[in-house]
Amino acid sequence: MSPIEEAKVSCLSLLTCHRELLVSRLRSIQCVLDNLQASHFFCEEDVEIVQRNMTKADQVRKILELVQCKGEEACEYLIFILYKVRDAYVDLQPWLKEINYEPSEDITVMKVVNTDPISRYCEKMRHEMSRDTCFIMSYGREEETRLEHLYTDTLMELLNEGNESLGFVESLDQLLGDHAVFNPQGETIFVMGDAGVGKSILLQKLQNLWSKKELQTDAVFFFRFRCRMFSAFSRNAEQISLKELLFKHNCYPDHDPDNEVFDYILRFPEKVIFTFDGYDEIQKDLSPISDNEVVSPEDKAHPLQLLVSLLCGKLLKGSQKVLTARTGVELQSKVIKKKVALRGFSPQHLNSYISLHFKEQEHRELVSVQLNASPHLCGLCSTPLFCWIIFKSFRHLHRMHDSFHLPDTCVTLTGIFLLLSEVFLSRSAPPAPSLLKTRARCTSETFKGGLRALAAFARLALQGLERGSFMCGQEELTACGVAEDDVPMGFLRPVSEQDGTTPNYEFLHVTLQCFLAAFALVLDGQSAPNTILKFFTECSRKNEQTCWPLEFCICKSSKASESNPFATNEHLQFVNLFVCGLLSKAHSSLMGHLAPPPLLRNKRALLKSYLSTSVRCHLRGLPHYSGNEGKKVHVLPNFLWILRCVFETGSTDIARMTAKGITAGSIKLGYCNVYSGDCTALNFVLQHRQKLLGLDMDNNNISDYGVKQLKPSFCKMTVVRLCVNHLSDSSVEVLAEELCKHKVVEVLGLYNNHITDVGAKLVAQIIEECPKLRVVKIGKNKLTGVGGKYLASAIRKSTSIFDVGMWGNSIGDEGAEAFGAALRHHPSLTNLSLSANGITSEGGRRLAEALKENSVLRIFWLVENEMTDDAAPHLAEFIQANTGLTHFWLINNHFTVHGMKQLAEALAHNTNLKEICVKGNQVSEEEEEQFVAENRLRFH
Ligand SMILES: Nc1ncnc2c1ncn2[C@@H]1O[C@H](COP(=O)(O)OP(=O)(O)OP(=O)(O)O)[C@@H](O)[C@H]1O
Repeated sequence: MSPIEEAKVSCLSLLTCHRELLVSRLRSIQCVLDNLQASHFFCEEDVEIVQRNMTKADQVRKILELVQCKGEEACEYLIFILYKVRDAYVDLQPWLKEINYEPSEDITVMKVVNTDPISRYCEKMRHEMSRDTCFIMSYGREEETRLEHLYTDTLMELLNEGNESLGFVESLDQLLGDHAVFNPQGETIFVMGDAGVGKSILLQKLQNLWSKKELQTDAVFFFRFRCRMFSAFSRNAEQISLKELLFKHNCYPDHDPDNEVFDYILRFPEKVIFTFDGYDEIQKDLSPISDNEVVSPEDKAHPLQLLVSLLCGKLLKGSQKVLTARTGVELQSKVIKKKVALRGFSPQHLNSYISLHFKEQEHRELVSVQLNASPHLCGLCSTPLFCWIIFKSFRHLHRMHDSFHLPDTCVTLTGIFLLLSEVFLSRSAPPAPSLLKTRARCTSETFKGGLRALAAFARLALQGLERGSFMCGQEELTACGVAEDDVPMGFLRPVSEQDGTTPNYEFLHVTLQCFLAAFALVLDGQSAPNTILKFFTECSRKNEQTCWPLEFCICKSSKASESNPFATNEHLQFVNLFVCGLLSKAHSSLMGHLAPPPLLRNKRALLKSYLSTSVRCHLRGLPHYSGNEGKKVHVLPNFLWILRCVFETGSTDIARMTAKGITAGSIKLGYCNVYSGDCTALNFVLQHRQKLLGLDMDNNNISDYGVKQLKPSFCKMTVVRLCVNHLSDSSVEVLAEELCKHKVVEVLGLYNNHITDVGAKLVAQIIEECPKLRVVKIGKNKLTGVGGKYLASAIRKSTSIFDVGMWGNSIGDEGAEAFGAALRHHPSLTNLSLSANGITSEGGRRLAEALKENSVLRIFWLVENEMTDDAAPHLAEFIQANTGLTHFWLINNHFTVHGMKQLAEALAHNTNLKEICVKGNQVSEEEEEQFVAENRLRFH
């Protein structure tokens, strides 16, 4: 028999041999029947015969029987179908491998069409997702931009459980991967970020990539939900099943008589990705729900309960879930697998965005020049939403009026949203007289002309927020006076079908809704004037007992009370902020055209008096504590909202009062989510401060733009702590210029930024020129030996410095030697960390030899370097000679017992040095015990 004949025989016999396995594992009958029929192996009658069998197993048995009757070719073709349609026959793939199946040349020319319900459903999903995600929202449908033409990467920072940075996400594939997972038991990837920072767009991009098969994942299904939709559900309190949630409210499987798609999802949850956008928009207390989790996929439950069960992994455990929320909203740690904080555009991203946004070189240049002149504007533009509004308005107004400049350097958020409204309103304005190509820009005319529509949208926005809703139906539009013609202006956009059928519209962005709601409060001449304060009161109600009327509360989702419709009241904070802006002096002339001036004056006075009292109460109520850097007050994140409101009012009186109210010598704004745009507000207040002040802003997101904004305030800063803030050398340039000019700085914290040797040279200048500087923290930057030398040489000349932290740079032996030389006879430096700097035994030797002569150093860190026993004799000599030393850390180097012994011997001659910490070197447990018993070497 020829090998070909042998193969034919084996195909037929294979089906007989493995009949039992095939009957149990072949699930998708339809695809097999469709192909057998299309290839004329089966006729219609054969198909009917198969379908007459009631159970799936019997159907498979019949197929096998019939195929075997048809002969070898039919048998081979059947196996070929199983081989080609992998998705549908996942369970048979190991079998095909086991029998070493390779299709013959004859069979490969035959066509196999994938009609499997799972594959079809996947195709349908990809198709719908591609259609729904390929455009980025814009003013109106006709102006929509393709996602790939405008999407720009943003900074996506990976965080650990304690919100410390684990570096940045390099590609979207990495977002879903195992990189930086801190809790493998957790089920959800939690993406957080401020308003408009790009959370929804990030998900859109992820969905779009998946739809085009460009995302590195083997996920077969992708379900996307917006959390606001769950609130819409909650109004009619219907109970639904998981299947309904997925199929009715997302994507329906068209040809699936046997429920194969849902079965597949239940069997392979790891093949499913879910995205849930805007957890902050859930307007319900979730704690009772989370106590009552759904566990069976068959059970009907409230949709929110399904959501919680999915997030916790009680339903479809192992499926991949990405959840987004505004910063400040918290989720139970046990649910979170990894955390990502969106930080907006970096300067490089902003440049790319400019290039994508403006096709004309002339516009690009114009915008870049204007932006470069204003760090405040750059700071605002690091938030993609604000950047988009500014750029879009620029283009629109430039086109309409031939020339237009970016907003001036101190533009507020209110200014930005006024600009957007002007653009919307000008779209419905009558065209310019025919002889003129363009008409002169007259903002007040545009607003006056569009006042009716604006007021109607404003009413709609306010009513929505009062009702706790981000979506509205046609009846609501009509009731508020929004005419059909007003809708295309751009304030509203239709809600896509997948979000349910009842509500039809939502505001272009939720922050725009907040702005319009504020407009409604300011324009309202019917209600009592103090209605403008209603959301301030709403925000402070939770803290009534503390009597701080302006105690803005960030409610954690798990604690939100029924009375507050929102999981976080950040949306209401935005309304307050816009009320302040609309009633500010800067906009009084425009607003005077839209509402009676006496009414506005009255409201302005009320607001001012309210803010003044609140600021005073807030600042008085803050707890003070004493630390190394004097009397400090740790302000709460709410303080940031106060600053933002004060800046928005533009009132120097209130700013002065706020500055005066800070009675402590130092304020701590660490982990307060301060972004670069906020620095303008902070600077606005600090400008009015007379006394010196310490400012601790560690662990925020102020970036170089923020530092530039704070420039005028550095003259009075004694403590400048800007650790973990994404600063580069250009920030250090500003600091060097200001701090060296005023010479009052005592503490400079720059740990964990992106400073290179260029910046190190400037820090060295600060050390040399600021006679009060005691502490410098510049660890975890990008310094090499060159930077190390700059710093060492400056330290050598300073007589005030006593604490220097250099942990986690790469100064190596070159830097170590320079530090040795600088400290040989140093009069003041007592604490030094040169840990994790790639210092070898040679560097250790040079350091040790120089430091033998030093008598001031008390605490010395050389952790995580590359020193071996070769360094031990030199370190031993240093230990013996330097009797001032109290703590010496040599954790995670490469010393063995031999080196340890030398260190131990030296320690015996130095009674001041309590112990040397040598954990993580190359010593066995028994040897450790011996050392611990006899010496003061510490291993734990
Ligand atoms: N990566 C990006 N590239 C280009 N434009 C972006 C990007 N991210 C956001 N934008 C722009 O900013 C707008 C707002 O972004 P998005 O709606 O994603 O913000 P968000 O973080 O979800 O805000 P919120 O929390 O208020 O809902 C987008 O419509 C888009 O115009």
